[in-house]
Amino acid sequence: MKPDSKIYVAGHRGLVGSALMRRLIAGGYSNIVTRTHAELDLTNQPSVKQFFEAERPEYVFLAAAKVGGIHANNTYRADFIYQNLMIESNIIHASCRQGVKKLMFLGSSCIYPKFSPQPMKEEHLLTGLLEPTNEPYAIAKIAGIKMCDAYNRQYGTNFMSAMPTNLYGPGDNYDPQNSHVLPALIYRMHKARMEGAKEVVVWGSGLPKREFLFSDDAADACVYLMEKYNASEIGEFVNIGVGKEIAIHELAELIADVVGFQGELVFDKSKPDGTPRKLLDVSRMRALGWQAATDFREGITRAYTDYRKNVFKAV
Ligand SMILES: NC(=O)C1=CN([C@@H]2O[C@H](COP(=O)(O)OP(=O)(O)OC[C@H]3O[C@@H](n4cnc5c(N)ncnc54)[C@H](OP(=O)(O)O)[C@@H]3O)[C@@H](O)[C@H]2O)C=CC1
Ligand SMILES: C[C@H]1O[C@H](OP(=O)(O)OP(=O)(O)OC[C@H]2O[C@@H](n3cnc4c(=O)[nH]c(N)nc43)[C@H](O)[C@@H]2O)[C@@H](O)[C@@H](O)C1=O
Repeated sequence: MKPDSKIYVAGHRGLVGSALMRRLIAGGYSNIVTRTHAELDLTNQPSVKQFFEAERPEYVFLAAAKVGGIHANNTYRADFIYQNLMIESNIIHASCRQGVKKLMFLGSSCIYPKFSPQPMKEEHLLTGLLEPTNEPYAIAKIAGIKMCDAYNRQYGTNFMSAMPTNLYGPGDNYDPQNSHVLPALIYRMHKARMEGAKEVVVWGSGLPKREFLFSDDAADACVYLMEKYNASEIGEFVNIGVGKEIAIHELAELIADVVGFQGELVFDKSKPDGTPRKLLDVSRMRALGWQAATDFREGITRAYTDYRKNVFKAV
């Protein structure tokens, strides 16, 4: 990518999209094209076609998607599969038709089987049954990987896929029901501290383990791949993570410490645990010369600072 290359960031106001914007601007890229959801509904094929014909972007970061935590994935199952299939189909197809030089598709670590060997290597894709709570979303993400691969093979495109682990950072979704665990616990513990509540509810048993990557590190990895590699050099897709996991009860204790909540944690076992472990093998990305930079506690502190500055005040 050259400093004046035309780059389209789909989903530029989201967690990853906003981090991509920060990273691209800091990297000297000055010709970035964006559209809000209200301006361009990416599930609408004619609108996406028209947008690509008018703007003719050279590089595309596909960070727009229907995203949410375990409850949202499990509840809005049709929305998750329909919207994600439509968004990725429309953008990937239009990118091929308009001769986009390179595209980066963002999937998720939930593409792997529920009981995949740990840490999960790229070759573990499609070797077992998926976690039921997010199966529709995972199927859409697997379809995205396979679309990029199919277009590369049939049409000679250069479409890459990256599978990030669970992400967090500034601009996250803090909805108490529909967000992921880390922002949900920041929201709940901050509220409890402000209200002097004695306990905070944590969903599930607290025993599942997850891996967390700061959104700016995820964006850095995506830009790194786009700048330095072609699809043929990275394999069908590449994992993006930190290679370390933490149990949800330990995560809750860490967030309580950062937020300053000193009450009790109560585990609500009526809520789903989801997949027991989801640790990525990040050796392929390390071999490509990249690794995450942000310390976990430091990342949570930055997310919490952003929450207090930009979200808590607004509600
Ligand atoms: N967050 C995480 O933990 C993880 C995320 N990922 C992946 O990373 C990518 C980015 O996720 P993240 O940044 O967290 O998600 P966000 O929900 O924060 O952002 C998604 C963006 O996509 C936009 N969008 C959604 N639907 C449409 C649509 N129909 N038309 C136009 N724009 C739309 C949203 O706009 P609006 O809000 O206005 O609808 C929003 O700006 C996704 O592909 C996700 O699957 C992968 C692993 C973990
Ligand atoms: C990144 C990935 O993330 C999603 O999968 P997930 O990892 O299961 O997502 P999660 O962050 O919502 O939960 C992680 C764990 O944490 C527990 N948990 C405790 N307390 C809260 C809580 O308050 N909220 C939530 N959401 N979870 C909680 C929860 O019970 C679970 O055991 C995919 O659907 C999909 O979106 C995807 O791609």
